[in-house]
Amino acid sequence: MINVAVSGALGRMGTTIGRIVDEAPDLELVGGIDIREGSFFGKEVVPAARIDAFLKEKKPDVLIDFTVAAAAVENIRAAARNNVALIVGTTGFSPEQREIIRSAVEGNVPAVISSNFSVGVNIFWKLVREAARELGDYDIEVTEAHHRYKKDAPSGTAKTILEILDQELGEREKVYGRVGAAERKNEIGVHAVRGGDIVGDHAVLFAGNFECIEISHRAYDRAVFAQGAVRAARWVVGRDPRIYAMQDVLGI
Ligand SMILES: NC(=O)C1=CN([C@@H]2O[C@H](COP(=O)(O)OP(=O)(O)OC[C@H]3O[C@@H](n4cnc5c(N)ncnc54)[C@H](OP(=O)(O)O)[C@@H]3O)[C@@H](O)[C@H]2O)C=CC1
Ligand SMILES: O=C(O)C1=N[C@H](C(=O)O)C[C@H](O)C1
Repeated sequence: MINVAVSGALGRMGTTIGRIVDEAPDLELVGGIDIREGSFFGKEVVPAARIDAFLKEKKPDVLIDFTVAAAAVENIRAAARNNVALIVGTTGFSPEQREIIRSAVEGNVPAVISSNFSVGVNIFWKLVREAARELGDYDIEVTEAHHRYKKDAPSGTAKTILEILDQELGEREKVYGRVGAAERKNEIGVHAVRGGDIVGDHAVLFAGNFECIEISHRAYDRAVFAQGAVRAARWVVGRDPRIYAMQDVLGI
Protein backbone atom coordinates (compact mmCIF):
# COMPACT_ATOMS: atom_id res chain seq x y z
CA MET A 1 0.00 0.00 0.00
CA ILE A 2 1.31 3.47 -0.93
CA ASN A 3 0.26 6.34 1.35
CA VAL A 4 -0.61 9.46 -0.65
CA ALA A 5 -1.17 13.06 0.44
CA VAL A 6 -2.38 15.86 -1.84
CA SER A 7 -1.59 19.57 -1.61
CA GLY A 8 -4.10 21.85 -3.25
CA ALA A 9 -6.57 19.21 -2.03
CA LEU A 10 -9.62 21.48 -2.32
CA GLY A 11 -8.78 22.71 -5.83
CA ARG A 12 -9.84 21.43 -9.27
CA MET A 13 -6.89 19.04 -9.68
CA GLY A 14 -6.63 18.18 -5.97
CA THR A 15 -10.21 16.91 -5.77
CA THR A 16 -9.84 14.97 -9.06
CA ILE A 17 -6.67 13.31 -7.77
CA GLY A 18 -8.22 12.67 -4.35
CA ARG A 19 -11.11 10.77 -5.97
CA ILE A 20 -8.76 8.58 -8.04
CA VAL A 21 -6.52 7.81 -5.06
CA ASP A 22 -9.53 7.12 -2.81
CA GLU A 23 -10.89 4.58 -5.32
CA ALA A 24 -7.54 2.83 -5.95
CA PRO A 25 -7.13 -0.46 -4.05
CA ASP A 26 -3.32 -0.14 -3.87
CA LEU A 27 -3.27 3.48 -2.60
CA GLU A 28 -4.23 4.99 0.75
CA LEU A 29 -5.31 8.64 0.84
CA VAL A 30 -3.92 9.92 4.14
CA GLY A 31 -5.16 13.52 3.87
CA GLY A 32 -4.66 16.84 2.20
CA ILE A 33 -3.17 20.31 2.50
CA ASP A 34 -4.71 23.49 1.21
CA ILE A 35 -4.73 27.17 2.09
CA ARG A 36 -7.95 26.51 4.06
CA GLU A 37 -8.92 23.78 6.50
CA GLY A 38 -11.48 21.25 5.27
CA SER A 39 -12.01 17.64 4.33
CA PHE A 40 -12.01 15.55 1.16
CA PHE A 41 -13.06 11.94 0.67
CA GLY A 42 -13.49 11.58 4.43
CA LYS A 43 -9.93 12.71 5.14
CA GLU A 44 -8.68 15.83 6.91
CA VAL A 45 -7.35 18.78 4.90
CA VAL A 46 -5.00 20.92 6.99
CA PRO A 47 -3.88 24.49 6.28
CA ALA A 48 -0.52 24.88 4.54
CA ALA A 49 1.03 26.48 7.64
CA ARG A 50 0.77 23.06 9.37
CA ILE A 51 2.39 21.01 6.62
CA ASP A 52 5.42 19.83 8.66
CA ALA A 53 3.28 18.51 11.53
CA PHE A 54 0.92 16.91 8.97
CA LEU A 55 3.74 15.08 7.14
CA LYS A 56 5.26 13.85 10.43
CA GLU A 57 1.90 12.56 11.68
CA LYS A 58 0.43 11.06 8.48
CA LYS A 59 3.75 9.81 7.06
CA PRO A 60 2.76 9.82 3.35
CA ASP A 61 5.11 8.00 0.98
CA VAL A 62 4.37 10.63 -1.65
CA LEU A 63 2.95 14.17 -1.76
CA ILE A 64 1.16 15.23 -4.96
CA ASP A 65 1.24 19.03 -5.37
CA PHE A 66 -1.13 20.97 -7.65
CA THR A 67 -1.27 24.45 -6.09
CA VAL A 68 0.29 27.76 -7.19
CA ALA A 69 4.00 28.36 -7.74
CA ALA A 70 4.88 30.19 -4.49
CA ALA A 71 2.92 27.67 -2.39
CA ALA A 72 4.39 24.69 -4.24
CA VAL A 73 7.95 25.84 -3.50
CA GLU A 74 7.20 25.76 0.25
CA ASN A 75 5.38 22.42 0.03
CA ILE A 76 8.30 20.91 -1.90
CA ARG A 77 10.79 22.12 0.70
CA ALA A 78 8.64 20.63 3.46
CA ALA A 79 8.38 17.27 1.65
CA ALA A 80 12.15 17.20 1.13
CA ARG A 81 12.73 17.99 4.85
CA ASN A 82 10.44 15.14 5.81
CA ASN A 83 11.74 12.61 3.31
CA VAL A 84 8.51 12.40 1.30
CA ALA A 85 8.65 11.68 -2.45
CA LEU A 86 7.03 14.25 -4.71
CA ILE A 87 4.80 14.62 -7.74
CA VAL A 88 4.67 18.28 -8.81
CA GLY A 89 2.13 19.40 -11.41
CA THR A 90 2.05 23.05 -10.41
CA THR A 91 3.09 25.48 -13.15
CA GLY A 92 4.21 29.10 -13.33
CA PHE A 93 7.59 28.80 -11.58
CA SER A 94 10.18 31.54 -12.10
CA PRO A 95 13.77 30.50 -12.92
CA GLU A 96 14.70 31.37 -9.30
CA GLN A 97 11.92 29.14 -7.94
CA ARG A 98 13.04 26.30 -10.23
CA GLU A 99 16.53 26.60 -8.76
CA ILE A 100 15.21 26.51 -5.17
CA ILE A 101 13.21 23.39 -6.06
CA ARG A 102 16.23 21.74 -7.68
CA SER A 103 18.43 22.27 -4.65
CA ALA A 104 15.69 21.14 -2.23
CA VAL A 105 15.05 17.91 -4.15
CA GLU A 106 18.37 16.72 -5.63
CA GLY A 107 20.04 14.23 -3.30
CA ASN A 108 17.12 14.30 -0.84
CA VAL A 109 13.94 12.84 -2.34
CA PRO A 110 12.73 11.49 -5.70
CA ALA A 111 10.38 13.90 -7.52
CA VAL A 112 8.53 13.77 -10.83
CA ILE A 113 8.00 17.33 -11.99
CA SER A 114 6.03 17.96 -15.18
CA SER A 115 4.02 20.81 -16.62
CA ASN A 116 1.69 18.18 -18.06
CA PHE A 117 0.99 14.65 -16.75
CA SER A 118 -1.22 13.49 -19.64
CA VAL A 119 0.22 10.66 -21.73
CA GLY A 120 -1.01 12.40 -24.89
CA VAL A 121 0.86 15.64 -24.18
CA ASN A 122 4.07 13.75 -23.51
CA ILE A 123 3.74 12.13 -26.97
CA PHE A 124 2.75 15.52 -28.46
CA TRP A 125 6.02 17.03 -27.10
CA LYS A 126 7.97 14.27 -28.90
CA LEU A 127 6.12 15.02 -32.15
CA VAL A 128 6.85 18.75 -31.77
CA ARG A 129 10.56 17.96 -31.27
CA GLU A 130 10.60 15.75 -34.37
CA ALA A 131 8.81 18.39 -36.48
CA ALA A 132 11.15 21.15 -35.26
CA ARG A 133 14.16 19.10 -36.38
CA GLU A 134 12.78 18.93 -39.93
CA LEU A 135 10.94 22.27 -40.23
CA GLY A 136 13.28 24.77 -38.60
CA ASP A 137 12.92 27.18 -41.53
CA TYR A 138 9.10 27.34 -41.25
CA ASP A 139 7.36 30.09 -39.26
CA ILE A 140 6.31 28.77 -35.84
CA GLU A 141 3.37 29.89 -33.70
CA VAL A 142 2.40 28.32 -30.36
CA THR A 143 -1.20 28.64 -29.12
CA GLU A 144 -2.77 27.47 -25.85
CA ALA A 145 -6.31 27.80 -24.46
CA HIS A 146 -7.51 27.25 -20.90
CA HIS A 147 -10.45 27.94 -18.55
CA ARG A 148 -11.21 31.39 -17.20
CA TYR A 149 -9.74 30.62 -13.73
CA LYS A 150 -6.21 29.71 -14.81
CA LYS A 151 -3.72 31.92 -12.96
CA ASP A 152 -0.58 31.62 -15.12
CA ALA A 153 0.03 32.47 -18.79
CA PRO A 154 1.38 31.15 -20.99
CA SER A 155 0.67 27.67 -19.66
CA GLY A 156 3.41 25.46 -18.27
CA THR A 157 2.88 23.09 -21.19
CA ALA A 158 3.39 25.94 -23.67
CA LYS A 159 6.62 26.93 -21.86
CA THR A 160 7.81 23.33 -22.20
CA ILE A 161 7.01 23.51 -25.94
CA LEU A 162 9.15 26.66 -26.16
CA GLU A 163 12.02 24.91 -24.33
CA ILE A 164 11.83 22.01 -26.82
CA LEU A 165 11.85 24.43 -29.78
CA ASP A 166 14.83 26.31 -28.32
CA GLN A 167 16.69 23.03 -27.76
CA GLU A 168 16.14 21.99 -31.39
CA LEU A 169 16.42 25.36 -33.16
CA GLY A 170 18.60 27.48 -30.88
CA GLU A 171 17.14 30.25 -28.77
CA ARG A 172 14.76 32.47 -30.76
CA GLU A 173 12.95 35.65 -29.81
CA LYS A 174 9.39 35.06 -28.51
CA VAL A 175 6.59 37.45 -29.43
CA TYR A 176 3.71 37.16 -26.96
CA GLY A 177 0.21 38.08 -28.22
CA ARG A 178 1.26 39.64 -31.50
CA VAL A 179 -0.09 43.20 -31.89
CA GLY A 180 0.58 46.13 -34.25
CA ALA A 181 2.46 46.23 -37.52
CA ALA A 182 5.78 44.43 -37.50
CA GLU A 183 7.59 42.44 -40.11
CA ARG A 184 7.78 38.76 -39.28
CA LYS A 185 11.33 37.60 -38.72
CA ASN A 186 12.63 34.47 -37.09
CA GLU A 187 10.63 34.82 -33.87
CA ILE A 188 8.21 32.33 -32.34
CA GLY A 189 4.70 33.71 -31.75
CA VAL A 190 3.03 32.68 -28.47
CA HIS A 191 -0.71 33.11 -27.87
CA ALA A 192 -2.78 32.41 -24.74
CA VAL A 193 -6.58 32.19 -24.79
CA ARG A 194 -8.67 32.17 -21.56
CA GLY A 195 -12.36 31.39 -21.36
CA GLY A 196 -15.19 29.27 -19.98
CA ASP A 197 -14.28 25.77 -18.85
CA ILE A 198 -11.68 24.86 -21.53
CA VAL A 199 -9.69 22.04 -19.94
CA GLY A 200 -6.46 22.52 -21.90
CA ASP A 201 -5.67 22.94 -25.62
CA HIS A 202 -2.18 23.28 -27.12
CA ALA A 203 -1.12 23.66 -30.75
CA VAL A 204 2.10 24.32 -32.61
CA LEU A 205 1.78 25.66 -36.14
CA PHE A 206 4.67 25.23 -38.60
CA ALA A 207 3.81 27.49 -41.55
CA GLY A 208 5.76 27.29 -44.79
CA ASN A 209 5.07 28.42 -48.35
CA PHE A 210 2.07 26.56 -49.80
CA GLU A 211 1.65 24.33 -46.73
CA CYS A 212 1.18 24.26 -42.95
CA ILE A 213 1.51 21.53 -40.39
CA GLU A 214 -0.31 21.92 -37.09
CA ILE A 215 0.34 19.54 -34.20
CA SER A 216 -2.26 19.82 -31.50
CA HIS A 217 -3.55 18.24 -28.31
CA ARG A 218 -6.90 18.72 -26.59
CA ALA A 219 -7.74 17.49 -23.10
CA TYR A 220 -11.46 16.82 -22.57
CA ASP A 221 -11.35 16.12 -18.82
CA ARG A 222 -8.73 17.01 -16.20
CA ALA A 223 -8.94 13.38 -15.05
CA VAL A 224 -6.37 12.75 -17.80
CA PHE A 225 -3.80 14.86 -15.89
CA ALA A 226 -4.83 13.34 -12.56
CA GLN A 227 -4.48 9.76 -13.83
CA GLY A 228 -0.98 10.59 -15.09
CA ALA A 229 -0.01 12.14 -11.76
CA VAL A 230 -1.26 9.07 -9.86
CA ARG A 231 0.62 6.79 -12.27
CA ALA A 232 3.76 8.83 -11.54
CA ALA A 233 3.10 8.58 -7.79
CA ARG A 234 3.08 4.77 -7.98
CA TRP A 235 6.34 4.91 -9.98
CA VAL A 236 8.31 7.45 -7.92
CA VAL A 237 8.30 5.82 -4.49
CA GLY A 238 11.67 4.20 -3.77
CA ARG A 239 13.52 5.83 -6.70
CA ASP A 240 16.89 7.57 -6.39
CA PRO A 241 16.62 11.09 -4.93
CA ARG A 242 16.54 13.33 -7.98
CA ILE A 243 14.18 15.10 -10.37
CA TYR A 244 12.47 12.97 -13.03
CA ALA A 245 10.26 13.89 -15.99
CA MET A 246 6.97 12.22 -16.92
CA GLN A 247 8.84 10.74 -19.91
CA ASP A 248 10.90 8.74 -17.37
CA VAL A 249 7.69 7.35 -15.88
CA LEU A 250 6.37 6.44 -19.34
CA GLY A 251 9.73 5.09 -20.52
CA ILE A 252 9.59 7.17 -23.72
N1 LIG B 1 0.96 19.34 -14.70
C1 LIG B 1 -0.30 19.11 -15.09
O1 LIG B 1 -0.62 18.09 -15.73
C2 LIG B 1 -1.36 20.09 -14.69
C3 LIG B 1 -1.01 21.19 -13.99
N2 LIG B 1 -1.95 22.03 -13.51
C4 LIG B 1 -1.47 23.10 -12.64
O2 LIG B 1 -1.85 22.76 -11.31
C5 LIG B 1 -2.05 23.95 -10.55
C6 LIG B 1 -3.42 23.90 -9.88
O3 LIG B 1 -4.44 23.91 -10.83
P1 LIG B 1 -5.98 23.86 -10.40
O4 LIG B 1 -6.24 22.65 -9.57
O5 LIG B 1 -6.77 24.08 -11.62
O6 LIG B 1 -6.05 25.16 -9.47
P2 LIG B 1 -7.03 25.46 -8.25
O7 LIG B 1 -6.94 26.92 -7.99
O8 LIG B 1 -8.38 24.86 -8.51
O9 LIG B 1 -6.38 24.64 -7.04
C7 LIG B 1 -5.26 25.05 -6.32
C8 LIG B 1 -5.56 24.87 -4.87
O10 LIG B 1 -4.39 25.13 -4.11
C9 LIG B 1 -4.79 25.94 -3.02
N3 LIG B 1 -3.64 26.59 -2.40
C10 LIG B 1 -3.25 27.88 -2.45
N4 LIG B 1 -2.16 28.06 -1.70
C11 LIG B 1 -1.87 26.85 -1.14
C12 LIG B 1 -0.87 26.40 -0.25
N5 LIG B 1 0.04 27.24 0.28
N6 LIG B 1 -0.81 25.08 0.08
C13 LIG B 1 -1.76 24.26 -0.39
N7 LIG B 1 -2.76 24.63 -1.21
C14 LIG B 1 -2.80 25.91 -1.60
C15 LIG B 1 -5.82 26.87 -3.62
O11 LIG B 1 -6.56 27.57 -2.64
P3 LIG B 1 -7.28 28.97 -3.08
O12 LIG B 1 -8.17 28.64 -4.23
O13 LIG B 1 -8.02 29.39 -1.86
O14 LIG B 1 -6.15 29.88 -3.45
C16 LIG B 1 -6.66 25.84 -4.38
O15 LIG B 1 -7.58 25.17 -3.54
C17 LIG B 1 -1.86 25.11 -11.53
O16 LIG B 1 -0.52 25.58 -11.42
C18 LIG B 1 -2.08 24.45 -12.89
O17 LIG B 1 -1.43 25.12 -13.94
C19 LIG B 1 -3.28 21.84 -13.75
C20 LIG B 1 -3.69 20.77 -14.48
C21 LIG B 1 -2.76 19.80 -15.03
O1 LIG C 1 -4.20 25.09 -15.25
C1 LIG C 1 -4.61 24.11 -15.95
O2 LIG C 1 -5.79 23.79 -15.99
C2 LIG C 1 -3.61 23.36 -16.71
N1 LIG C 1 -2.34 23.65 -16.52
C3 LIG C 1 -1.23 22.99 -17.08
C4 LIG C 1 -0.34 23.98 -17.82
O3 LIG C 1 -0.20 25.12 -17.35
O4 LIG C 1 0.23 23.60 -18.84
C5 LIG C 1 -1.57 21.74 -17.84
C6 LIG C 1 -2.93 21.68 -18.45
O5 LIG C 1 -2.91 22.26 -19.71
C7 LIG C 1 -4.02 22.25 -17.57
